[in-house]
Amino acid sequence: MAESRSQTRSIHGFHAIIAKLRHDPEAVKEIYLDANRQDGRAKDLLRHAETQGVRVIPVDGKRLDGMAPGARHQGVIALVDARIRHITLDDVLDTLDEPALLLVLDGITDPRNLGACLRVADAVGAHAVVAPKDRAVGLTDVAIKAASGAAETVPYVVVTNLARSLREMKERDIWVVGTAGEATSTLYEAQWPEATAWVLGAEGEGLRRLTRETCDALVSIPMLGSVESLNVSVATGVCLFEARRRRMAGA
Ligand SMILES: C[S@@+](CC[C@H](N)C(=O)[O-])C[C@H]1O[C@@H](n2cnc3c(N)ncnc32)[C@H](O)[C@@H]1O
Repeated sequence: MAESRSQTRSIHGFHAIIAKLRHDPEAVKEIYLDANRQDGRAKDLLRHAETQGVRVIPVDGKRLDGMAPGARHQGVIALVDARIRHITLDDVLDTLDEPALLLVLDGITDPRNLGACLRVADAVGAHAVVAPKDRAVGLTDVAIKAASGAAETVPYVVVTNLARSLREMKERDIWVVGTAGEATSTLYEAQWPEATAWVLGAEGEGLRRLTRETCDALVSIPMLGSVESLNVSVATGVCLFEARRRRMAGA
């Protein structure tokens, strides 16, 4: 028992837990739900849990406070397998119900940047974050914390060869857009089809040469001040929200 507990961690809130039940149900061990919650969100959660055969234990709200001190748990906490499930690009692409919107991170090394990028990806409804296995930070505790729940909701795909994965995306009619401050085409002028993968470079190095060469297009975010570049998570937000805005506007 002690051993299995040591391999679990808790996640909080309806959005994160329902997303986990949808994308990675086998990881969810059990769910503790405030017995007073009988609203639509609680019913939605119960429905997903029942479908996946996960036990939901009704508890007093104060017990939840004790289980996750300081966390905004909204009346629900799940114990999940602490090990990260390996999700493949095909797992993600085979289950899409709209044109792909992917974030590709080419060698981010700061876990807080990775967490912030995941947070943006969640907010914009991106389908996955794709990153190389080597020379990049993994989904560490710091990254998971900085993601503020998004590490549970956005599939994180680790690949061994990023350029090959970009080519696979292109074979599946996904337009691969690299981002670089020196690109002559700006984000606001460039055109792209609906299915896109946005490639952001590492903090110091930017996009690697092979990554850059594999992209269908390179775009820059116009910089009006004196600093040379944006933080990678900020650039992620600007690009992904522009992609989402165009899609919503049908542009
Ligand atoms: C901190 S920047 C890297 C700066 C690096 N010295 C370079 O030459 O690219 C991290 C990443 O954010 C993105 N980025 C930052 N500012 C950008 C801009 N103005 N236009 C497009 N992408 C930008 C790029 O993907 C870049 O690789």
